[in-house]
Amino acid sequence: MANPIVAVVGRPNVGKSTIFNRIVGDRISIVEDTPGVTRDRIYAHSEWIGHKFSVIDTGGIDISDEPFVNQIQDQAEIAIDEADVIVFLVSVKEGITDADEKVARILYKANKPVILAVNKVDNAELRQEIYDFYSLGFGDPYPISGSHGLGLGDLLDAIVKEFPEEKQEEQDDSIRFSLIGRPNVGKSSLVNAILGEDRVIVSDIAGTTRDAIDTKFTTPTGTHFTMVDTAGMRKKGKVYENTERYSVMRAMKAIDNSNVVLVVLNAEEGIREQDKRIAGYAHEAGRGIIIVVNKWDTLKKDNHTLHEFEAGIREQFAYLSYAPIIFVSAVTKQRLAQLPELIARVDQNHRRRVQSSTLNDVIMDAIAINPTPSDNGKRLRVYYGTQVSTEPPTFVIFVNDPDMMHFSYERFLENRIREAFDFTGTPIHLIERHRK
Ligand SMILES: Nc1nc2c(ncn2[C@@H]2O[C@H](COP(=O)(O)OP(=O)(O)OP(=O)(O)O)[C@@H](O)[C@H]2O)c(=O)[nH]1
Ligand SMILES: Nc1nc2c(ncn2[C@@H]2O[C@H](COP(=O)(O)OP(=O)(O)OP(=O)(O)O)[C@@H](O)[C@H]2O)c(=O)[nH]1
Repeated sequence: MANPIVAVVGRPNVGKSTIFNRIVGDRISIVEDTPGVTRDRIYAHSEWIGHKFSVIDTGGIDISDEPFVNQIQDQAEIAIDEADVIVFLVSVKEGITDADEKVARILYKANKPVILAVNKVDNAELRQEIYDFYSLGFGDPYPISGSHGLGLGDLLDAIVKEFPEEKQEEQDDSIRFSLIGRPNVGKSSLVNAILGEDRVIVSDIAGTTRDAIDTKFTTPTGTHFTMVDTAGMRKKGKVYENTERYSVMRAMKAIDNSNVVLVVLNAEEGIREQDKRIAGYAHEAGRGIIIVVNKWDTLKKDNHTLHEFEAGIREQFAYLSYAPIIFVSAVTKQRLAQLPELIARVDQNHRRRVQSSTLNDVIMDAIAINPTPSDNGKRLRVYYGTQVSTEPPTFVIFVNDPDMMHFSYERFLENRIREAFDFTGTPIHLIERHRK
């Protein structure tokens, strides 16, 4: 399930961002209707000759108030912690610098494959100079030019060769979920509280997929769960742990490995910009989502508190209107017992497949109530719809002219579909296709 992760490391100005963008290329899709998602990317998906992987630009993880040397150290350590393959980037323009040597010393200790790439080799003459870099001790240097797009194919071939063997995922029927949120919202406390619930049976806590630690448990009703990515929680105490970019990156990695994502908010501090960014990534990834408001015990409450908080969330996270909200406390354990059941329901909805005949009844009823829009005497005609995939449920609607399907009419159809089937917690995608 998890894609291999490639990290690009190197001292400032060697061209990490340039190379990251080259590797990721146009493949990155930026969903335009998710506010708050940063456009500057540090983690993205890519693919090379049939191999899917994720890329991290550690240079983008800015550890702002740290001195320069520590920054390099932290970035290299993040790469070692998070990646399956590390690309150590240097530059032919400056040759080997002290900072390069410092990075090299940290990477020697990495128990992960390191590929040395020499950037800014913009022409054939410069190729002669790459031999100096053998002295760094990482084998053959790969000459590349980020700005001219040279040498990237060979580099990607070398990267892909180092990917770990596709591990046979133990086939189990457990529901994979993760808790994401900015630092201090109470993710670790919730994990412990969920596992500590009465009659929850924790089966094994063993490293399964690569460096991630998955925790498997079974609830009293017999549902099996896998809690993804508690490894980050064990690594507490490193300086970079509390930086925003790092928590966003960890969140994206956890989202990749989950069926259902719990977006954890802190009732005490309210909603912050960073919460919106993190939630935006979960939404874009198309996972099942539950909004968990933790530390509910810290608020002085009256009859309106819950509704006001909920209204605030609905306003700030308008694109997550499908996500249920649950107000909990890791300390008093309020409502925590309901959480596994809610996760199971969202997972089921995320995998839901509906019959075409029922779907078309819903669509035709919808059109009867609210006729399709028309433009210049031409009317949008909807012929039929069919579900083409799950996780998330995706529907193709055949129409006479896809351009005539306005956002508001599509939203109307989506709402009718949601009223007819339980899609609580899952995004659903509608795709219009032309049919004569
Ligand atoms: N000549 C040449 N310049 C390059 C090449 N790749 C990147 N550069 C330039 O090198 C400079 C640094 O590139 P970035 O991609 O920002 O480097 P970085 O390593 O991400 O830098 P930090 O964000 O400071 O860590 C920019 O001015 C780029 O235009 C290349 O292949 N050839
Ligand atoms: N009052 C109250 N405090 C809580 C609750 N949940 C967590 N805390 C406290 O909030 C602080 C942060 O909790 P953690 O569980 O470490 O938060 P985290 O999200 O895992 O933090 P990072 O690992 O830094 O991302 C701790 O002091 C917890 O005791 C809660 O429900 N109520």
